[in-house]
Amino acid sequence: MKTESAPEVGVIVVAAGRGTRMGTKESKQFLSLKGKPIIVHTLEVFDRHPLIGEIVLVTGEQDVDRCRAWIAEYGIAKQVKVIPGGAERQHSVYRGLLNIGTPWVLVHDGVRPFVTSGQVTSCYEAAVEHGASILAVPVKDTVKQVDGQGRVTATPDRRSLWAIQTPQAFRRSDLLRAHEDAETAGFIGTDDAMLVERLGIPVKVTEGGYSNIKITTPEDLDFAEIIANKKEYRGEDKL
Ligand SMILES: Nc1ccn([C@@H]2O[C@H](COP(=O)(O)OP(=O)(O)OP(=O)(O)O)[C@@H](O)[C@H]2O)c(=O)n1
Ligand SMILES: C[C@](O)(CO)[C@H](O)COP(=O)(O)O
Repeated sequence: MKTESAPEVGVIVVAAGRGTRMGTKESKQFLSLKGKPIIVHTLEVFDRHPLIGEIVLVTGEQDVDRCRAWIAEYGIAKQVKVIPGGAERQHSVYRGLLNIGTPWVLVHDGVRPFVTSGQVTSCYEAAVEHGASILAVPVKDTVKQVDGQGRVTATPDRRSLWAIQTPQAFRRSDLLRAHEDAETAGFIGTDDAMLVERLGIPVKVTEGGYSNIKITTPEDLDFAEIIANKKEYRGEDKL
């Protein structure tokens, strides 16, 4: 009899946000991109990735049923646990963490549908080698620090600045401890690495891609359409 070993790595896909900056009536993760909800494109990346053994989708309480229906309708083959999220992204990730059992966990934004399988693999492998890893790209613009009156206060050296993306990969035990410590301290971070950094755990940056955009504001929908068309044309990662 063939015994299956427990999977090493799972992913928490967070999609419980309201999309305030997008400003659409429909939450941005459910807007249609090439005839499919954006969240379905994102789930497909992890569905076809051979290393991913568990998928937890965190969404709004009112959206759990329709997400389950889309998972069936669009033929996501792996089992996806769909659970309700919290008020902040951080709370949604924490709920996901309580519902995943793999020793290594990737956290990914539901609104980053263009991450490639190769980037997922690189991020995970770097985490296993270094303890924790996040995808990122070097910033292309000059970045200035500006005070409340709109005056420039500093120009940090661009060579040390990276724009952070997801997935972010951690040992489940480290991420759980980081979240619980942050909750106790009343600390809210905009990504998971910030919470892990607070514990003094080194986080390795893995080069992501400029196409791995987070769909945040209306013009991102235009960029998303262009990226999707390009990927389809090139036959990349089957969009
Ligand atoms: N309480 C929240 C807030 C955000 N997210 C998810 O975290 C990801 C990145 O967040 P962001 O782009 O900021 O999404 P929103 O919070 O929806 O956007 P906004 O800040 O404009 O309201 C998204 O996939 C979003 O659905 C979540 O699961 N739970
Ligand atoms: C996690 C993240 O996508 C990394 O870029 C980002 O920090 C999410 O932040 P947001 O404030 O929810 O857009």
